[in-house]
This record gives sequence, structure tokens and C-alpha cells, in this order.
Amino acid sequence: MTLLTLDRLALAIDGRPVLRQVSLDVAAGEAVGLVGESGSGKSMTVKSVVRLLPPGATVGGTVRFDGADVHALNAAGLRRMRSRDVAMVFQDPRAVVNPVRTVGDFLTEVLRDQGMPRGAAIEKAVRSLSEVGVGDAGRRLTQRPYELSGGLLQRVVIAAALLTEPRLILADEPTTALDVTTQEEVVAILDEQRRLRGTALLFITHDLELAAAVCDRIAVMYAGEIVEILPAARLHDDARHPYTRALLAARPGAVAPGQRLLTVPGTPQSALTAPAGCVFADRCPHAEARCRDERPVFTGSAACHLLEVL
Ligand SMILES: Nc1ncnc2c1ncn2[C@@H]1O[C@H](COP(=O)(O)OP(=O)(O)OP(=O)(O)O)[C@@H](O)[C@H]1O
Repeated sequence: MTLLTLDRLALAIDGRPVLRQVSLDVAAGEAVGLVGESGSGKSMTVKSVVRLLPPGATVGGTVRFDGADVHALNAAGLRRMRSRDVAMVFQDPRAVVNPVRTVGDFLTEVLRDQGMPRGAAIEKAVRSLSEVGVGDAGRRLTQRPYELSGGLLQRVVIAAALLTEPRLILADEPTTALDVTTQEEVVAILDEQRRLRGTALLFITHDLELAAAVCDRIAVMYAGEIVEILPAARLHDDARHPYTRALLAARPGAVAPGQRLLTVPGTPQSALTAPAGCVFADRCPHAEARCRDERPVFTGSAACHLLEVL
């Protein structure tokens, strides 16, 4: 069953295009990774799902969650969606958690707002902390954010995200601010808990290998468009879009130790500066005249004029 549908989602901020024709489905319980270089529109895509857009944003196309048109929801419907059905985990946990309130207040707030008695809310918060591997949960509830490490605080944020038993988690580079070992632990917890509960996940990362490890499918974004969508297990074998291939070649793991790291040649485009034809044409080693002039239509798994020959 499809839970989330983006259908030709377009977004402009102060008249400048940011997203163009972004179409993507996420099934109930499915994990989809959004990958691509900085500025490609991953965060704006995810923020469009819950209408967390900056002032001056204009939206085209549709976003449907569980059949409802998100951009037509009234204030109560939007509040319900944000507080119950869809949870968010962002890059920096310290930006999300109120620094002067306790972890317990942070965790129980939504449950209390939903009418749960204090004792039951605390009990649920303790259980939720234990489930994400936070020991001594009772004591943690009394602490303030500055008393916790970044990794521990991100676990608290994940516990909070899971508390309302959402159907979809939006995770925007949830581990970028953490050290490598902690990153792995935090991703493993998120992955384990969402699988156990059958929660869908839209997971933004720069790290293709990480996306492949925790997601069912991967959508590759470039200059405000999705250029390829493919099963995570087939990432290496089936990637056909030249941008996806360039990203794969530029992974640190793709280069032998001691060798120079590869980069995707050229300068990243944004939706604003993208050429009239294919958004990747000016960096693509295979580009032909039509690639520069005609915008390729997304067919099958990718938007590229040269799929037949690559
Ligand atoms: N608040 C804002 N006001 C105006 N433009 C914005 C705003 N936030 C993002 N943009 C623009 O939207 C485009 C897409 O940005 P977005 O943050 O979605 O990219 P991203 O792929 O998530 O990048 P990163 O990996 O660096 O987070 C960029 O060109 C960016 O400059």
C-alpha cells in the first residue's frame, strides 16, 4: 500500500526554482534513501512532505500522505500529521531539543498533549529510551540536553520520534553531526526500530553505502530533480544514470588505499542554474546535442536520453 506519494512536486522560493517534477512513492513500511550532492534539493523534498517550507515558497504538483493532499490540509490536519503520523529526525539533535528543559519533558510533551496521564507518559518514555539502547532511562529523564553526548541525544530524538508510533519517519542526515562509530550505532538503532514497527522511512544521506545498507530503494537527486530510482540491493549493478555512476565512482570505498579520491567532475548545478536540457548534461561524459537541448523524461528507472546505449 502506498503511504506517501510525491507527484510532480515543484517548489520555488522567492520565484527561484528549487525542485522540479519530483515524483516518488513510499510504500507503508518501506525505507527509501534520498541521495545526491549538497544543494540538490533533498531537504526541501522532505520538508515539503510536512509543509515545513521557508517564507516565499510556492508549491506545485501534489504530496499525498495516506491519500490526503498534504498541501490542502487545514491547520488541525497538519498538526495531527506532524505530531502523530510523521516524525522527523534532523542532523543536529541540539537544534531540536529545548536546552533548558529536561529530557523527560521533551519526551512526554507530545503524549501529554494527546491527553495521556503523566505517569503513563513517563512510563512510555522510559520504555522508548530503553528500546533505543539508552540505559538508566529513569535518570536520563531528569537530565538536560547539555549533560548528554551528541550520540545519546540523537537516540533521545529517535525515541521521541517513535513515541507516537508514526507511520513515516523523515530522517535528514541524522548522523552527520556525530563521530563515525556513534553514527553507525545510531543508524543501526533507527533501522532496527523502524523495521520492528513496520514504520516507513525517508532517509536523506550523502553516503550511498549507508543508504544501500538501510533502505529498500534509493532515489538519486540532482539539481532539484530525481534522476534515478533503483532497488538498494541493485545499486552497484543496475545504476545507469551517468550521475549515479559518477557518485558511485566518487565513493571513498571505490578507490584503493593510497590512491587519490575521485570527484564528480564539474560544478554542481542547482535547479536555478540547470541547463534547458538534461540537468546533468554539462558534467556528463556521454552528453550529446539533444542532452543539452531536450529535457529527458523519467522513464522506467531514470531520466536520461542515453539509457539505451549506456
Ligand atoms: N531557506 C531557504 N531559502 C531559500 N533557498 C533555500 C532555502 N533552503 C534551501 N534553499 C535552496 O534550495 C536548494 C535545495 O536545498 P536543499 O537544502 O534541499 O539541498 P540538499 O540536497 O538537502 O543539500 P544539503 O545536502 O547541503 O543539505 C538549494 O539551492 C538551496 O540554496
